[in-house]
Amino acid sequence: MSAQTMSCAPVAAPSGRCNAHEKLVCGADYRPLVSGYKTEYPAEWAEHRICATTGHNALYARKTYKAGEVIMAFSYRSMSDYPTYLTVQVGEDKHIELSPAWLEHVNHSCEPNAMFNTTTFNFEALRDIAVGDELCFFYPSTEWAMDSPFQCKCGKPSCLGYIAGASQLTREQLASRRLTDFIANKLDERDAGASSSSPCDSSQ
Ligand SMILES: C[S@@+](CC[C@H](N)C(=O)[O-])C[C@H]1O[C@@H](n2cnc3c(N)ncnc32)[C@H](O)[C@@H]1O
Repeated sequence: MSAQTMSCAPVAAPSGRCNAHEKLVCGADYRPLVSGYKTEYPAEWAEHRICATTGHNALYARKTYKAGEVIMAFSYRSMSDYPTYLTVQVGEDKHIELSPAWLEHVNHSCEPNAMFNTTTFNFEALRDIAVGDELCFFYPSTEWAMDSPFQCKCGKPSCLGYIAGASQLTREQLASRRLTDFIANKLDERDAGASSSSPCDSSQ
């Protein structure tokens, strides 16, 4: 059976329902809904889906948004000086656990529709978002050096493949992507450092 033809069977979930509509046919997502999913509604605009077979999480929109609109303000439960696969970087050696915690379910995409603006602490729409769209952000937009790199499965035309943080990407790869002020500054520092370093001694 091809990934495209696997259907999402309803899952008995006390607090949820299964929307086995076309958009959710397995294979469309990088987190395949192999046999169905459970869903929860942590906010009036957000749907949290949990794959019944893999346990993978994702967050979907229940409202429409225009590009540039604030989806919600976020805060943090804790801050540490090291990253984990769940944290968002807000500064040098500053990594937060998001509040509300269910925002941790936002997956990465190389063509994201949202971002965590760590200057304003707003979760913002980068593009128009429709009801039922998965909410994704570009992890290197906030992360300089990721704790848990992964092979991206977003399947977008501009997919960068291995995602390990902005430090591992060229300015060209980051040029068309919205970055936090922190990451934009880090990039400037890195590239200024690279251009001011002394050229190789070619006399040997
Ligand atoms: C903060 S979690 C996001 C929610 C995650 N799907 C889960 O079930 O816990 C981040 C992890 O999700 C996975 N992930 C997120 N986006 C991905 C993508 N585009 N491709 C592959 N794995 C992804 C990676 O394992 C990553 O370390």
